[in-house]
Parts: sequence; structure tokens; C-alpha cells
Amino acid sequence: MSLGVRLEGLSVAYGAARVLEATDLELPAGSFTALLGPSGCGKSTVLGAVAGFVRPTAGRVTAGSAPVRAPGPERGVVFQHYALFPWRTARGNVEFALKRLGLPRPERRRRALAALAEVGLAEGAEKYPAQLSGGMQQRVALARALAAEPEVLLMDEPFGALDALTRTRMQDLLRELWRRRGTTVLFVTHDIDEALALAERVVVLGGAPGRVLADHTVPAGPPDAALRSLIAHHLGAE
Ligand SMILES: Nc1ncnc2c1ncn2[C@@H]1O[C@H](COP(=O)(O)OP(=O)(O)OP(=O)(O)O)[C@@H](O)[C@H]1O
Repeated sequence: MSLGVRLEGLSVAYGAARVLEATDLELPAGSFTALLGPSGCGKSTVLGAVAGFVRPTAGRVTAGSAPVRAPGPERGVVFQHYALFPWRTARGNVEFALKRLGLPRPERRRRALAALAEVGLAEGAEKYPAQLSGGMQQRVALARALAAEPEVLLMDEPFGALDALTRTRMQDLLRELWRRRGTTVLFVTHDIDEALALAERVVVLGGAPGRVLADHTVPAGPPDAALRSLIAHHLGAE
């Protein structure tokens, strides 16, 4: 299951600082979009508005047919810093996140174990975060988001703190999960190659206040050098 997301005339200001100005963006249900742009251009703000953490000063965000007013379980979020509770096991962390869904304990356990297995961490379910590598901790954070069975997955530089090899493995895992589940994905990164490796579409955000500078479909198949240099040009044109 997946939901489409629509941003219409979205403006966000933090006090006097205008971060986004009248931004329109439509994410079709089941699509995988990378949001690329230089530091501070408002990528996390877009993601936060879809997640329901950030209030628009103008415009609106809808997920499916419902206006976004607050965070909700149908929109899962994964951050760069996984923010796991150190005193809970991997399973405990995932189960805890399911509490707000009001699921009975056996169902929480079943879903937590299934999600950990889905991210390849069945063996690590009873380990504590300190016993897990960074990549494994990020798998727990991904399992925590997936266990709620979100229809939209919002990811804010989730692999930014991982070493290159682990990062590639996590990218492969995410592509596979997306293919299997068909969840709508919005993936924030400032890495062009990561955006091109993962997404079907790359949206470049930039300017001050931020707006959509470019919107490219990524063709299937081997890396497209011409597209890469075009996107680099948009980023450099900042
Ligand atoms: N809660 C806040 N209060 C005040 N200013 C904020 C707040 N959150 C973000 N900003 C400012 O808004 C601008 C956009 O921030 P945002 O985090 O959305 O950008 P970003 O493109 O995701 O950046 P990065 O790539 O560095 O994470 C920045 O100038 C930032 O300092």
C-alpha cells in the first residue's frame, strides 16, 4: 500500500527566515524520489512538512486525500542519527515504536521480529544498540519505521554517517524493500551519486528561500553521465 503526497504552494519560515517559498511538488503513490540540494536549502524542512513536524506558513501538504497536520503512522521517518534507546534491545526499540499504534503485545512482537528479519537483522534482535555496528543500528531504525507499515517512507540522509561499503549495502536493501513493498519514498541527500543510484526521480532544491530548481526522471540502466553533469550544474548554479 502506498499514498501519493502533494505539496501545494508550500512556504515555511522560521521566525523572520524564509526557508521555502511557494513550493509545489507531487509524489505519485509508490514513487521513489530523491531530494537533492546544498546544505541549508530546505530539504529537511520539506521532509518535516510531509512528516507533520514542520508547520507551513502558507500552502498545504496532503498525503492521499488527507491534509497533513501532525505526524502519523502512515508516514514513517528515518533520520541520519538513528536515535535508538540504548537500554532497549533491537526488538525492544521496534516494539516500543509500535506502542502508539495501540497494538497488543504479541502483535507488536510479531511485527518487530518480521521487520527485523526483513532488514536482515533477525540474528541481532536481542542485541542492544551498543553491541551493533552503525549499519546494523540503521537497519534497526529502518525496521522501526517499516514495522508500522507506513505508506510513505521519509528518509533524511539516512546513510550519511555510514562507511562507503555499508552505505552501498543499505542502498541495495532499500531498493529491494521499495520494490517489494511499493511504498512511496522521499529520500533527502546531498550526494548526487546516491540520488542517482536509488531514485527514479531527482528533484533539485535550491535558492534562498528554497524552491524546486530542477526535476529529472532517472532512466533505468547504467549510470547516465550526461544527467549527472546536468544535475551537478543545477547544484553548482547555486
Ligand atoms: N527549527 C528551526 N529554527 C530556525 N531555523 C531553522 C530551523 N530548522 C532549520 N532552520 C534553518 O532553515 C534553513 C533550512 O534548513 P534545512 O534543515 O531544511 O536545510 P537542509 O537543506 O536540509 O540542510 P542540510 O543539508 O544541512 O541538512 C537553514 O538555514 C536552517 O538553519
